[in-house]
Amino acid sequence: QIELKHGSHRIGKRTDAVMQKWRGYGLGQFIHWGLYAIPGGEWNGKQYNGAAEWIRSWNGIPKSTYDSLIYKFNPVNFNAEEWAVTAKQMGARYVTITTKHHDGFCLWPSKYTRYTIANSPWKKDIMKPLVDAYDKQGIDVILYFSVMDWNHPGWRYDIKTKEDSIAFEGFKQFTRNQLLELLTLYPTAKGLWFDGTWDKSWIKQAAFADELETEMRKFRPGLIIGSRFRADENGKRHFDSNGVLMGDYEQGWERKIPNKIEDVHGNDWDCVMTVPENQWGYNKAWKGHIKTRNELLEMTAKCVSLGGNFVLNFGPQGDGAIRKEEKQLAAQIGDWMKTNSEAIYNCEYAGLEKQDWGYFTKKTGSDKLYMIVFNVPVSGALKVKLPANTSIGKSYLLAQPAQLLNAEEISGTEYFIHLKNTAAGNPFVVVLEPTAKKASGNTYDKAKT
Ligand SMILES: COc1ccc([C@H]2[C@H](O)[C@H](O)[C@H](C)N2C)cc1
Repeated sequence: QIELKHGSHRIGKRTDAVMQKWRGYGLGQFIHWGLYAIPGGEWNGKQYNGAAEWIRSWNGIPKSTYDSLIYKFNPVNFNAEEWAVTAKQMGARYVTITTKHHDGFCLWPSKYTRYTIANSPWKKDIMKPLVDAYDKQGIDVILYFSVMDWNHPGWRYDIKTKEDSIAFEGFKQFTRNQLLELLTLYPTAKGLWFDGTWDKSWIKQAAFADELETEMRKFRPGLIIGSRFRADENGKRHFDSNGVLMGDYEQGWERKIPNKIEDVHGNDWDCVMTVPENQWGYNKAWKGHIKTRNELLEMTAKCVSLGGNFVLNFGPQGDGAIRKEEKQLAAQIGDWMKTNSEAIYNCEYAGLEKQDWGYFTKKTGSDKLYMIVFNVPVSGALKVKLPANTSIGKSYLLAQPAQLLNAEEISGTEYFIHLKNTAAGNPFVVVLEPTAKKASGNTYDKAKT
């Protein structure tokens, strides 16, 4: 146990109601929107190979030319209501929205820089209509904030000289001012999703960042802050020098999903995922492998089965409209969620042995189990291993609760759930209502191995 002043300040999951609600969200939406959506990964007919929201870092565009995109930002097709309704139809329970990405362009009229929406042709606050529209749909809002800010003169990748440290002191105050400004302007926001905190300059600010996190939590009780905001005094990020999670949930699952429960170390976590391989901001070229509805549903089920949330990214176009491919996916996912969201919302890790047919989830606060089936075995029999002294009371398809399924006991705690028709073109959910096992002699002796 290493003595730490700026390590984690809590062991284990938060138990308050705000975090319990977060834990049960299951499915979320990420929105990446800003100046980068105007070029959309392309400049003068040449395609940028990186992620579209990183195009400013490409030597294919002079930095000042990128920065002057502010004078072109006029999203005439922006409609906050439409975005929020799209998310509602998808079944998202929360949304994480970029207030400021690495380029430093603020989607709110910040008092602390001129590089904001107020000095664009659009002029009006973008964040307020979005927060209000999502609140109206009952979708909780988390504010994405990039600490790294390529536009601010005080930003440094590392602190090497006296000049660096003077400049960075100003940058730290600017960052604090903007964060308190965001919490003041958008009081219904449930949390902050930090990014751009991997550079040495910020990692060296363990004390400052720790105090700022404490100040923000005091300013907004219940505020949810992930593991990516700050490093401890030894430069350890996400997990402090004693291996304890920093912040309220693990933010390391970016475009990747844990495979087994041990990988999440008993913490809350969410996985943020792009539809293409690695594009967060709008990219004109909808290229490479585009994840299908079934792939995204399986990712959602897998995350919830391991106690996390799945957050799917949307990159609206420069004109403010959501691209048709993303609208289609939202509708397709929502269509499935309409029938099956009971197996996703307010569910958690079931603690059962993983089977090949798919994923178990368990309703929080109940014994009800859900089998989210993606791979129907040729036998049509779905294996289930229950804990000792438990048997299957009732089993049925969530979509047809009146039709009970035959749960054949194979041995003490093993069952086969026999499906009637195995033609599954869609993932589906089997509900198991377990009961305490009647004390009956087990017909098979335990092998004496
Ligand atoms: C250095 O590699 C990075 C750094 C930051 C990112 C950013 C993306 O732009 C997006 O905002 C994602 C959530 N974030 C990690 C992606 C790759």
